[in-house]
Amino acid sequence: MGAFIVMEGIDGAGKSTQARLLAEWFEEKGYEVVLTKEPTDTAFGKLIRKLVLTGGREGIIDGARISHEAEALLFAADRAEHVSKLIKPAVEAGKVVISDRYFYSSLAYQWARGLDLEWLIDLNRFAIRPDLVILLDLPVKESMKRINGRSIKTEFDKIAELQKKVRENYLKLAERFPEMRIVNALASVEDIHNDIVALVEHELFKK
Ligand SMILES: Nc1ncnc2c1ncn2[C@@H]1O[C@H](COP(=O)(O)OP(=O)(O)OP(=O)(O)O)[C@@H](O)[C@H]1O
Ligand SMILES: Cc1cn([C@H]2C[C@H](O)[C@@H](COP(=O)(O)O)O2)c(=O)[nH]c1=O
Repeated sequence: MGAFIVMEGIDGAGKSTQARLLAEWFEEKGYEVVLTKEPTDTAFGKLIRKLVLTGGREGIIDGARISHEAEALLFAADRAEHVSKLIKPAVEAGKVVISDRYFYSSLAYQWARGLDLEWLIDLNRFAIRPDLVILLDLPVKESMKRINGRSIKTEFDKIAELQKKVRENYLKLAERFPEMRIVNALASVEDIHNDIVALVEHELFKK
């Protein structure tokens, strides 16, 4: 059985933690798992980290920050490579692909940056739809506490106001995309994992 599962949520919602635990759960059941993320570690992902996700001079071209449209196009280019070279072949080979972020991140974040949602949806139309998207929903106050200890990664993703808009956007997207399921990310790591397993069993194994 090939399957494609995505973890989404604001910064610090617990996506990487839960993606790893879910990958281990599938592996214990004997599945071949591909654990991946966006932005990727490829040349496009590295370009995004350099041009978009750094608070320093790198994101500045000719004295001005790159435009939000250019940001959205870079994320989409990275995703196009991700889908065609890794996600699609792995699912077709019967593997379970778990991605930490996917095009829903572009919809939630780049929409919060003021871009048109329908344009963003069109731009990402090439991206195959996952079987299940787990939206880890967490109040921004808690997510800021969780990521507070990190070294300064970006100015881009550190602003609580932006994170609030992103959270609202995710909740609106969950009403539009039937593959999205909301999980309360305020619980303990173990309880959240159990909720996710219950969802996977219900949605993918129809238990
Ligand atoms: N349920 C939880 N309760 C308390 N702390 C948690 C919980 N889940 C994760 N954490 C901690 O919160 C921090 C952020 O978790 P994690 O890296 O998994 O989030 P993330 O959503 O992948 O973040 P980002 O989007 O910024 O990469 C980590 O220090 C992690 O150990
Ligand atoms: C895929 C994708 C990501 N982003 C933003 C969301 C986060 O602030 C960073 C990625 O940081 P992480 O710690 O690696 O999760 O990038 C975005 O704005 N648009 C996207 O499509």
